Amino acid sequence: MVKIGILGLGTVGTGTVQILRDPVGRHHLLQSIEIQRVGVKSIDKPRAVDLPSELVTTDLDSIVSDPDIDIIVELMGGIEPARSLMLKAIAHGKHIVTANKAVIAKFGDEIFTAANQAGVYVMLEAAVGGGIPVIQPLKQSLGVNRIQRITGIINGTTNYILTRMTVEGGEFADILADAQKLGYAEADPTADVDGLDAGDKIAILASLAFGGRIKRDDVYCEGIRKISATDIAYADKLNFVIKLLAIAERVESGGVSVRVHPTFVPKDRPLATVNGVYNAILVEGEPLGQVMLFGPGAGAGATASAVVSDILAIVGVMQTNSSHEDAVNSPNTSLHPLLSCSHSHYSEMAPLSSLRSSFYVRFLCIDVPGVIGKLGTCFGEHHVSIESIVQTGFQGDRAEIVVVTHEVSEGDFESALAEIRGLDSIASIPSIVRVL
Ligand SMILES: NC(=O)C1=CN([C@@H]2O[C@H](COP(=O)(O)OP(=O)(O)OC[C@H]3O[C@@H](n4cnc5c(N)ncnc54)[C@H](OP(=O)(O)O)[C@@H]3O)[C@@H](O)[C@H]2O)C=CC1
Ligand SMILES: N[C@@H](CC=O)C(=O)O
Ligand code: NA
Repeated sequence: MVKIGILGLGTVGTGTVQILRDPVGRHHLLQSIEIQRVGVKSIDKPRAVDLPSELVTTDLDSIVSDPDIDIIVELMGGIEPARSLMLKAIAHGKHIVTANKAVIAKFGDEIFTAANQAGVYVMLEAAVGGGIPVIQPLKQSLGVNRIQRITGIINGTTNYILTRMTVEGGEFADILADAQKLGYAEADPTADVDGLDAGDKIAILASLAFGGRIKRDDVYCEGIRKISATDIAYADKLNFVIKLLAIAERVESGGVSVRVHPTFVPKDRPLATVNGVYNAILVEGEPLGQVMLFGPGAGAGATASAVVSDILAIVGVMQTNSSHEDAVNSPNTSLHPLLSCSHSHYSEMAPLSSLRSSFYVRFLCIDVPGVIGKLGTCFGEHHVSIESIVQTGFQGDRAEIVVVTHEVSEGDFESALAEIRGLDSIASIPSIVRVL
């Protein structure tokens, strides 16, 4: 039997235990896995799974150093103590399965370096796209393609919030509370709402796609806090929906760009139809063209499906290695190249100002003659070409003007806005959203 220690028995930990304890009709290797210990924070908390009390402990150090355990399944979240426990487990020669994108995006370098030295695997399918297979496909089935771009809806909580705001016009705070009840949100939901969770995930995908590590601080992250019912209504009128997109792409002028921001997505694009907690990842590469991976991006069962499939992959390799050892009477310590991570350098990052985008901008203006003309002049002087400019009505005593630009340089657009902000007739700029 392969013995596992699970750190965390919350949403994903519970889903994982449920699959492991109900193996019939699933892959036969599940029957070779035994839960040895489960670590939690509060021993007396009521649990949805009934585990023998001697299995559950608050002493997580004793789990990661338990000589009987082969695989540590880290489902507690957060940076510490998750990072230290993983490193300690690796030092004790244990493989790791984790759903923790935050710790991998920030400390992947340290964790993978330690794992490669120790000859153990760190598997993270659940960390991106929940139940959607995307990590292993990027390493294996898509691995021969030269990836140009990944565009994803990879945060279930914000997609759930934006979808419900679009469909039923509900209040942001109430819908977020529902996402928390459903187990989609992070322990601190600001990570979801401010685009940081999607930033962690796209950093991981970019490192797999482009073959170099990504410094998490270099990922531009903008969340959905400023998206209002007014913007959602304008998007609809203009034939768009608003999605929080995470984008990683090779830039013509050199380097890669990795970013997260709300985006107007034309309604006829497949990504526009991805609603609720569903995620989708569009991979564009040569020679394959486009592939879109779609499925549930968060939630107990979906995420646990990815966790347990990673456990299974390690069990499979362990069984192959042990039969190999029997055959040649020497241990096989080299890692399977399609399961391990061998990156060592960092990708060169392209600055945001070097990109080209279209923008939607909503201005609130003092209603005096000539405002539209002044806006047009400022944009024109900075080479920002306008696709449409309309005065749509009033918010109180402020005239509301909506501009959609053609594709322009981000740097030029920023310079134009800096000048526009200084105009007496501009009261505020409540929304600036990129357009796909
Ligand atoms: N929820 C989802 O849909 C998804 C989550 N993930 C990731 O999975 C991981 C787990 O998420 P989720 O299950 O939602 O989180 P929960 O908050 O539901 O569960 C966390 C678990 O970890 C335990 N824990 C937390 N801190 C400690 C600590 N210091 N010492 C001991 N135990 C601790 C908690 O113990 P106790 O129960 O006693 O409080 C709890 O059982 C995170 O990394 C998250 O980002 C990834 C994809 C989807
Ligand atoms: N909080 C995350 C959970 C899955 O990674 C999300 O909402 O997508
Ligand atoms: Na996944």
